[in-house]
Amino acid sequence: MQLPEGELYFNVLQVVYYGWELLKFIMSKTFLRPKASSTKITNWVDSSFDDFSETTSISTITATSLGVNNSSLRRKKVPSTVESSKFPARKRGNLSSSKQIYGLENSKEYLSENEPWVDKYKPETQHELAVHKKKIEEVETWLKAEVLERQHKQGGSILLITGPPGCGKTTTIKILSKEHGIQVQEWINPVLPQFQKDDFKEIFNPESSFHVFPYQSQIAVFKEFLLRATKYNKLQMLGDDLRTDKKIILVEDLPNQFYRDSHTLHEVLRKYVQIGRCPLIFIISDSLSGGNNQRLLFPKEIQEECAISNISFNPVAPTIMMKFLNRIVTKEANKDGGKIVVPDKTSLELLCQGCSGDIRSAINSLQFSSSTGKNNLWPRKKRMSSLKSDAVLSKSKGRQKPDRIFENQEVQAIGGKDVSLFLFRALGKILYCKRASVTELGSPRLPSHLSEYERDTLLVQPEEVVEMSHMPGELFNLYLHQNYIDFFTEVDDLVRASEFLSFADILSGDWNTRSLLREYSTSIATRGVIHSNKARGFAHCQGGGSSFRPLHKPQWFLINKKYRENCLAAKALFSDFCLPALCLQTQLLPYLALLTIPMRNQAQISFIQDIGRLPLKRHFGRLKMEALTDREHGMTDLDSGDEAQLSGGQPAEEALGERTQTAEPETWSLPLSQDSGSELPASQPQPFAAQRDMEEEDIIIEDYESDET
Ligand SMILES: Nc1ncnc2c1ncn2[C@@H]1O[C@H](COP(=O)(O)OP(=O)(O)OP(=O)(O)O)[C@@H](O)[C@H]1O
Repeated sequence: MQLPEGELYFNVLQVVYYGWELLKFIMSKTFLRPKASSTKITNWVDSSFDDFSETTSISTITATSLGVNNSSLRRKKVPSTVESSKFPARKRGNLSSSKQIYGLENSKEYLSENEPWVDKYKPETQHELAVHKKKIEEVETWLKAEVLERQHKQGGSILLITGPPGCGKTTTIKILSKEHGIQVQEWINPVLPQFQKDDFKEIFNPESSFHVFPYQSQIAVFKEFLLRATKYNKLQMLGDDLRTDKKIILVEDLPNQFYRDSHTLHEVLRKYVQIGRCPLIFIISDSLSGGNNQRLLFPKEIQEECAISNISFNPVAPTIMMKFLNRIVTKEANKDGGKIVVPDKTSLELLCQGCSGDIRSAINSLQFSSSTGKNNLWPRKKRMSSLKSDAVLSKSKGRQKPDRIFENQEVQAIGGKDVSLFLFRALGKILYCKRASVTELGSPRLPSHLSEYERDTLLVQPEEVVEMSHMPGELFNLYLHQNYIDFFTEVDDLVRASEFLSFADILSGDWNTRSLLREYSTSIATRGVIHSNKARGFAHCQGGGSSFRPLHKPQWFLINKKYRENCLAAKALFSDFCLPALCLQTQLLPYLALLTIPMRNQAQISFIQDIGRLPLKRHFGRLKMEALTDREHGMTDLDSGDEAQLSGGQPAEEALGERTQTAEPETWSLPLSQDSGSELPASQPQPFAAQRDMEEEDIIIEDYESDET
């Protein structure tokens, strides 16, 4: 059916008119009402969501009682409001006004009962911090030097605080700032900065014909924040003491874009160092997987260039954690009613171990597992009605039950984090390989003809250790290979260990089977090294010789880099022979070095002297070794492409083949070992030394004046 044109036009007008009326109505309901009383922000929600009346009052209390004057609470208090929304359904419903008041009081009680313990027992002074005293002192000294005693000079100092999550980095900064009367201006990534509530008005404004969504990139907003924060004082909020003009800028949440393009951050840092007027503190948490944000965002060069100080926090030590958890449990148990199920010492110890030094996670797990009723998740046998006294606990300390003797055997009931080990500790576990006596554990013994292989029972599972180090097995093997020698006393044991390592290397050497055999390769390397070391084979002989030995990073990366450079140089210099690089270096060049064949140019002569000869007379020193520190993650040399090799990429030879084809022979300089600034000072023949040896042996490699040159 077709409508006449006039009628259609009228209908359209009607729809537009009613639409506009409806819009005005909605806008009057939503935007105008809250203006009347800006303090009751929750009012407009109440009418629509009666069920949540109690919930909203709880959140209001949460906000006021905790003195929200800092945007960080937006993020960190989330659990309180989330928790409050779990209010039992039967307690909801339509309440009369008197009931609502009653509900409010109740909710206060409810809140105090259900307030997260991390907030309830949050430290107020530096003495209550579960952070090592020295670390607190370190931060305090920096604050004193850069904030309190700082003269008014142009240029902002920067501090980078790193450490695992939940170890108290932020809390330390905030408490110390409070104690020294320093204001903290904190950057929090804005939520939807491009679309504010008021923008609606503009969008629906009939007079404005052109609707533009205001947009600013997060980085632009961040830069603006830094500029303003460093220039102006912050607005006074309730409870803020603005008598002091000392302040710091705290950045914990970096805009995501910086992770994709760290150069932008570096530019910001460079500029801030010049124009900043107050110290800037970054807090970066280490990630479990070893993906190191610190290395990406604050590489060493930038730290040096911008004189960034770095303070690295450790995970909270289990003993300190235990002290705080005990304190919380005792307080809660002593409260009227004692509504919690008090865990025993073993469960607490397990919890301390399982939270990887994260006090926030430990306290949350403690609260969750100690709640009464169905939620209680302590292992049944471990529930106790009261805490053992310290005396009883310390008595039982000495005796270790056999079933607790294995590390990581028990699994925490809840809240257990993936345990991670820093490489330093992981290597230590393999190299020091703790054992318990077979008789103590009642383990079966080997028959007499195999007595040579008899060892006490290992207390570590090597495969688990490697897994917890969060690095590829081949890379772990490299670190093991670099460090195992110092832990051996018998040369025969050393030979056996090196055989195991070679075998492991073969297993992971073939790209075709590498992914399948990787785990076996790690197993063979770790267990091989452990088993070969007879001197550490028994529990009774471990104590004496286990003095500390420094660990080092593998030299393999550097040597492999040299090898590849030599391959490229060999191919470029001796391209006439049309031989692969390996063949050139292992067959042709040594052969040429023995002959007195005239060469075409000096580069060839030097290269042959350098690579083609391995005089036995010369004493080869060891490379300068780089120590492995206790907080480092295993790293591959990213520039050299070794990661590709380690993670199943092309074998070096093939990759090289491709690269040499595209490379311009003229552009290849001499291998690094022949440069004056050589990084391999003693491992390879030096030109001068080589020359001297040659003179001794009276071998002369002549310049060859060919017709072409
Ligand atoms: N004794 C204590 N020492 C430190 N923090 C404590 C203590 N007791 C409870 N807490 C709580 O533990 C939490 C520690 O978190 P904090 O934000 O300081 O850690 P963080 O190292 O900055 O980690 P992230 O980077 O993950 O935020 C805080 O909520 C704090 O209130």
